[in-house]
Amino acid sequence: MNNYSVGRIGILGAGGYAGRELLRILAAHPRATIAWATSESEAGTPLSELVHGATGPALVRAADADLAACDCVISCLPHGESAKWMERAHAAGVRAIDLSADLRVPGEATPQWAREAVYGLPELHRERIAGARLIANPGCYPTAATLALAPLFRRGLTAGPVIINAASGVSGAGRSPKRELLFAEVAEGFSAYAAGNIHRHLAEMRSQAAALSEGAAPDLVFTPHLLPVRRGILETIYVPLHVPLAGDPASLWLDDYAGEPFVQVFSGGRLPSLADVVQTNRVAIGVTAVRDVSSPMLIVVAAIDNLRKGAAGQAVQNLNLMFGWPETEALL
Ligand SMILES: NC(=O)C1=CN([C@@H]2O[C@H](COP(=O)(O)OP(=O)(O)OC[C@H]3O[C@@H](n4cnc5c(N)ncnc54)[C@H](OP(=O)(O)O)[C@@H]3O)[C@@H](O)[C@H]2O)C=CC1
Ligand SMILES: CC(=O)N[C@@H](CCC(=O)OP(=O)(O)O)C(=O)O
Repeated sequence: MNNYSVGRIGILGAGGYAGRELLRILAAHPRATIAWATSESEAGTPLSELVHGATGPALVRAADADLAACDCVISCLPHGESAKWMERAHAAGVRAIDLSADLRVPGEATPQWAREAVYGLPELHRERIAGARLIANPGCYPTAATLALAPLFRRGLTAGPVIINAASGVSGAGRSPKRELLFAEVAEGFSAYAAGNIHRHLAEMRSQAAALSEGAAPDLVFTPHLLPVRRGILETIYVPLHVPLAGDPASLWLDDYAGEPFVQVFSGGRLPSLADVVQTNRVAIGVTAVRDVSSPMLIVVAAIDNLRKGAAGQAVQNLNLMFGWPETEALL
């Protein structure tokens, strides 16, 4: 039974960037109340001091959180730390949404309880999310890449390696102190990292590409970059095609995403910028054919806010679906 009129939400890791964004969104949610929220360094701080307008008990340490006192636990804990809490929530019979990467790509060693996790990309898996007890909220880079590429993968149109060049704002790296993220290190710079297909998001992108593709999924080459803005991800994706597409290639995306409340498709070759999506739960997608090359190629550009559609906004979209609430509640 999915129809709760009100849901009590517990937030693990509310002191981080994703957790604060979640508190901000839920403060405007008419059906969600905060049962408890955790922070190790801010325990005892009133919620309203962390996020203006947030209501609920003061922050507690994770060890003091009463999992059973809520209807849904949302974890904004780091990878590695999150899974054990998700297992506890599952054992307590409480629904859960995990923002970390821990449950997104099951492997041979994944225990049975974790295999129940549904990959929480609503535009692709809406029906399964609505019936789920456990959600693996997608990664920020994979959210943009998968939504950008799904219309091509579904139709088997790609003819070779798909090259995904992505840039993320600094909040994508979390709030914990890291020397390489100091202002003087990143300001006015722009650099690639984890190049050569070594980023952990590749496994997630590949698993969604394989699920969408007829036959073998194309190779992906993924290079993330650090962009010195606070938030936002922009991905420029190069896609070799078997045959050129007739007319405006954006028509595929317009057809596939017609009626989607959080997908904005640009036509006529217009491409999105971060300004189109920052502070929203939307993905904005533009597409253009590449001229003067010997074999057909498209460029697809996708933009999201890493903390909204890439994390907390998507988590609330999943929460709304799980509880039978309007999918757009608190997100428009
Ligand atoms: N930032 C982003 O754009 C995105 C993040 N994510 C994922 O969401 C999760 C949160 O990310 P983000 O908010 O950026 O991370 P932050 O580092 O900003 O926040 C992490 C939170 O977890 C708490 N925490 C850290 N270690 C422990 C521990 N051992 N026990 C209990 N609590 C702990 C921190 O406590 P304290 O309050 O004391 O610091 C903080 O509240 C991560 O798994 C991340 O990969 C997913 C998509 C996008
Ligand atoms: C700029 C930056 O450092 N970004 C992070 C993405 C963090 C993130 O969102 O992690 P998950 O989606 O896997 O939870 C990174 O590349 O590791």
